[in-house]
Amino acid sequence: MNMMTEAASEKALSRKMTTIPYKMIGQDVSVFYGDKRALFGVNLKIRTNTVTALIGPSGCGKSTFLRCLNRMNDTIETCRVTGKITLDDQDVYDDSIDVVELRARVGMVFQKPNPFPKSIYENVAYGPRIHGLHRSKADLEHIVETSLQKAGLWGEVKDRLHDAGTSLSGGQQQRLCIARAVAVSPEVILMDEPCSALDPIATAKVEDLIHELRENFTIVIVTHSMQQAARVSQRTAMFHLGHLVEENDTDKMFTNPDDFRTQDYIMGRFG
Ligand SMILES: Nc1ncnc2c1ncn2[C@@H]1O[C@H](COP(=O)(O)OP(=O)(O)OP(=O)(O)O)[C@@H](O)[C@H]1O
Repeated sequence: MNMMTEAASEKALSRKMTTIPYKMIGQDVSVFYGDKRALFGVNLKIRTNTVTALIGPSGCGKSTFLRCLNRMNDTIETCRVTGKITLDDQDVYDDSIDVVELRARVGMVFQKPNPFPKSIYENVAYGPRIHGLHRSKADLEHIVETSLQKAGLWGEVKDRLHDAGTSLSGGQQQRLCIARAVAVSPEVILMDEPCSALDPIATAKVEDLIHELRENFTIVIVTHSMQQAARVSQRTAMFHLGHLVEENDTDKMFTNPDDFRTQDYIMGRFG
């Protein structure tokens, strides 16, 4: 092994050894909307550079848990969160946390593509601009291009960057929203049913993208589709009536789950 290769491999090894296996940890997380309790003491560890799927019947609390991870629930007046959620070792509900910065570190892609009423370029440039991530116009152009590339959209839009984001197809708009999330270099990307408004071809593109994004990002995805959870995730967490029933390797969840409720749900016996 030559010196360079040895140095590079040592660096990679030391990076591996210092990588925290869990990017986010929820401990005893409960959520209340006014008097109504939506989550009951959830303990869930989100693994680094892994896709974790949250599944379970409608109303079981998947989106509520997802929104706790970047404090999106703060925007709901009646909502109260108890317990502890950490990002690396930082308590995301600590008073010292800047929520805008937190949401740049833990980005979000919503169910319905929601591009800003601005050009394709501006949709992606907006975040880096407000977070001051560029030093020059060329820097910003570079961020926009690489983000669109990571979102698998560059080839389709490079000649029309100044068209409105809303002029794209639904699937393209969702990949634009992914590019927008990626542009601020988040560590975690939360996806709340990101394909539910997309046709099968656009869905396949977004699923392929999720595979690629996992190399650089930790992803948590809420999905109603068992097939999608099985295709895109390595870990799956099953919720039922506000409780975390089971979290396991996705392969195991779909072949030999530990809990009968998971078995019933994936067999389509309820939900
Ligand atoms: N803003 C809110 N105000 C009051 N109750 C809410 C609010 N959002 C969610 N809930 C309630 O919290 C519970 C969990 O809802 P949540 O949306 O997290 O479930 P979900 O598993 O994501 O459902 P779905 O799969 O249907 O999207 C439900 O009973 C829901 O009615």
